[in-house]
Amino acid sequence: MAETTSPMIERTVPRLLMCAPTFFEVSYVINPWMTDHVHDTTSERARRQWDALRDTVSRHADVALQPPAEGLPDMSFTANAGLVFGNAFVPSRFRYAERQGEEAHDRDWFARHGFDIVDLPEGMFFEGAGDALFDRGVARRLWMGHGHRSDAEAAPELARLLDIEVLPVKLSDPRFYHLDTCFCPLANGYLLYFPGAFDPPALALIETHVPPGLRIPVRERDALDFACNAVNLGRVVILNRASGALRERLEAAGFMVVEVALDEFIKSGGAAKCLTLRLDEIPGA
Ligand SMILES: NC(=O)NCCC[C@H](N)C(=O)O
Repeated sequence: MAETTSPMIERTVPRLLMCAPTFFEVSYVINPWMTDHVHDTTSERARRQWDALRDTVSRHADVALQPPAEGLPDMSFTANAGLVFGNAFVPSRFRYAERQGEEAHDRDWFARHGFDIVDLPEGMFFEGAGDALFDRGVARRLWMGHGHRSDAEAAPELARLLDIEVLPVKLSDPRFYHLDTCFCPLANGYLLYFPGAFDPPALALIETHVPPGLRIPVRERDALDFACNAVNLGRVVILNRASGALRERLEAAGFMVVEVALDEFIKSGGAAKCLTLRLDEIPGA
């Protein structure tokens, strides 16, 4: 993997964290996607799909790997470890006991890799980059989803801790329980999103802050295929599946769509974006 060694050369290759699905399975139900899939995943298929995602991401970014832990089947969804901003890492506080065991592993990985651990006050839930996404058009602007997993109270705390603007948006459809299942800021200020997942004030906030020409609303079929759960690296958009109409819309905006089938992970309620976490969120960029 190419590492920049000279301090004179600015690093431009994105860096993401992934965690192999060695212990991935659906063994409990904490979102509607999991309901019909308990013990219905195959580890070989999950591994093949995850490998394909890692290989695709690796063509456009450096991938760091977090060791998986037995008994924590959702740990592959690294987006939920916490929120990275510059050198700061705000660890998640998971709503459900089933995922709380991940917290110690995540703190440990980020501390060992030189991040400053910045804790939210106790007593509030927050599920990291699953519910907290930086705008790609306006610097230091974070969109934060709440209503299912993260508490709205985390928004002012993140603003204070990281000295950023935080725009809270309430999620209204339990199928889209994390912001990254229905909302994806893209390069140059574009926004891929499913309007049906938000309550009216949240939609109004989105429409006030993102000009119409930059909004790319998706239909329900694409949303259910996790098209908004996309990894955007430069002009490349990596996602599970996109309809012809969505592909055309993204291409017209200058993006190149790359599909990687991730249906084994959708049984657990996640796809491309949830399986990665950006480690290089640059303040001011
Ligand atoms: N949407 C995400 O950011 N992550 C997917 C998490 C899936 C996991 N089964 C969960 O319900 O927490």
